[in-house]
Order: sequence, then C-alpha cells, then structure tokens
Amino acid sequence: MSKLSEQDIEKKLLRFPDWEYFDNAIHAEFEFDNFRDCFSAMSRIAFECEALNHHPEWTNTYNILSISLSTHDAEGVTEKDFKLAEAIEMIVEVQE
Ligand SMILES: C[C@H](O)[C@H](O)[C@H]1CNC2=NC(N)=NC(=O)C2=N1
Repeated sequence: MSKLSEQDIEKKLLRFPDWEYFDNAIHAEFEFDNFRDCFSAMSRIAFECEALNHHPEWTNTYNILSISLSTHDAEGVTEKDFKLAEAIEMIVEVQE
C-alpha cells in the first residue's frame, strides 16, 4: 500500500476531527471515565487490529489512550491507517 501525500492526509483528516498528522503518522488521544472503560475500548480495538492485520503504537495512562498510526512498510501514512482510525472511532464513540 502506497504512502499518502501530506495533502491527501490533511484532506482525509477533515473527516477525522480527533486526529492530527505529525512525525509521519496520524495521532489521537481519547479520554474515558475510568481505566475500566479505557481498557475495554483497547480490547475491542485490539480485535479490530487483528482483523485488519494493522496495529497501533499506543500508550495508556489510567483513563487516557494515546494512539499513533502509520504503515511501516510504506514509511508513512496509508489508507490502512485511515481504515483502522475509522474502526477505532466507531469503538470509542460508544464508550468514550
Ligand atoms: C507482517 C505484518 O503484515 C506486518 O508486520 C504488519 C503488521 N501490523 C502493522 N501495523 C502497522 N501499524 N503498520 C504496519 O506496517 C504493519 N505491518
């Protein structure tokens, strides 16, 4: 899958207000009510990652989940990252 141009990424990000582009990846931070809700969302996201064979760089601190998405092979952001970002949004929307 080929790396998207910065212009294409910024255009796509208009539909992803939680996400921003820097350091060759797209990033989002989500806040939940507590650790339980946060980790539950992470578990759901993990299943999607396996289904898509695409995996985030992420960190969790109590109720905060920080996610970065890029495609290693392409050394940048591809459609795959947006596909996973969309799945993450669907999961987080109902739980955040
Ligand atoms: C071998 C396997 O297909 C690759 O390592 C996959 C797995 N998950 C991945 N996840 C992400 N975010 N980027 C990749 O390039 C990637 N590659």
